[in-house]
Amino acid sequence: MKRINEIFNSLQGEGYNTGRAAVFVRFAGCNLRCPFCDTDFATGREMSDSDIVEAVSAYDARFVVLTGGEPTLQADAALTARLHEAGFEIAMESNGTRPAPDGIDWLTISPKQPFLGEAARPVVRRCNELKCLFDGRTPVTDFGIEADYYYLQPCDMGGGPADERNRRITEACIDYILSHPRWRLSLQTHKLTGIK
Ligand SMILES: C[S@@+](CC[C@H](N)C(=O)[O-])C[C@H]1O[C@@H](n2cnc3c(N)ncnc32)[C@H](O)[C@@H]1O
Ligand SMILES: Nc1nc2[nH]cc(C(=O)O)c2c(=O)[nH]1
Ligand code: SF4
Ligand SMILES: [Mg+2]
Repeated sequence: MKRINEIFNSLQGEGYNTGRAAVFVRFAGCNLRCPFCDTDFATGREMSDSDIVEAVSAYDARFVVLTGGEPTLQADAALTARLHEAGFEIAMESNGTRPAPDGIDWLTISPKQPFLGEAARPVVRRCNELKCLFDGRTPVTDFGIEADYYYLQPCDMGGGPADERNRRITEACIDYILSHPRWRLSLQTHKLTGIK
């Protein structure tokens, strides 16, 4: 059984797959406590792999995003096999502190070590996209992680995209990328459009 906070249908708001219809499976629980975390993942209900497959299959998209919380605490090869059998392409959003299970088709790693210290050091060495948060002052690093794409995402400090502090952080991301062109900008487009 897995503890699931929510399952919902939306567009992938961030990174390379931005704009793609996706079913999100948000696992309850996380091994980190980021002060800026924009997600409530505390509560959850017990679901079997069959329950999860049934719930995600109710939607039209055959692209599932395993997130949380920290999905690597619970997602396993048995679940990815069941999702593949049901015809899903599987993406995962992880903080990189634990290996991802077999069967992930698109792995996004968003390290938190710059903000939280040693306990959040990423162990994953390769992913599809590295999506680092930038608050305008904490140094940007790739931790030597190999990725197909390198994204910088403005750290949302609350108050919405028009909030003065958030606007300054987005401008700092743009300035950084102009002089470090390996990085690309990832905006949280679901917040801009007001979808989930
Ligand atoms: C809620 S996390 C869940 C997955 C995993 N625990 C992680 O941190 O990557 C999903 C994504 O949201 C990003 N995120 C969380 N809080 C954010 C914030 N305040 N501003 C921008 N991105 C944020 C994370 O970096 C991650 O890429
Ligand atoms: N639309 C939308 N896209 C997302 N991409 C990653 C998300 C996450 O919370 O992991 C997320 C989310 O919460 N909503
Ligand atoms: S690792 Fe991810 S889910 Fe956990 S507290 Fe940090 S941003 Fe939130
Ligand atoms: Mg989110």
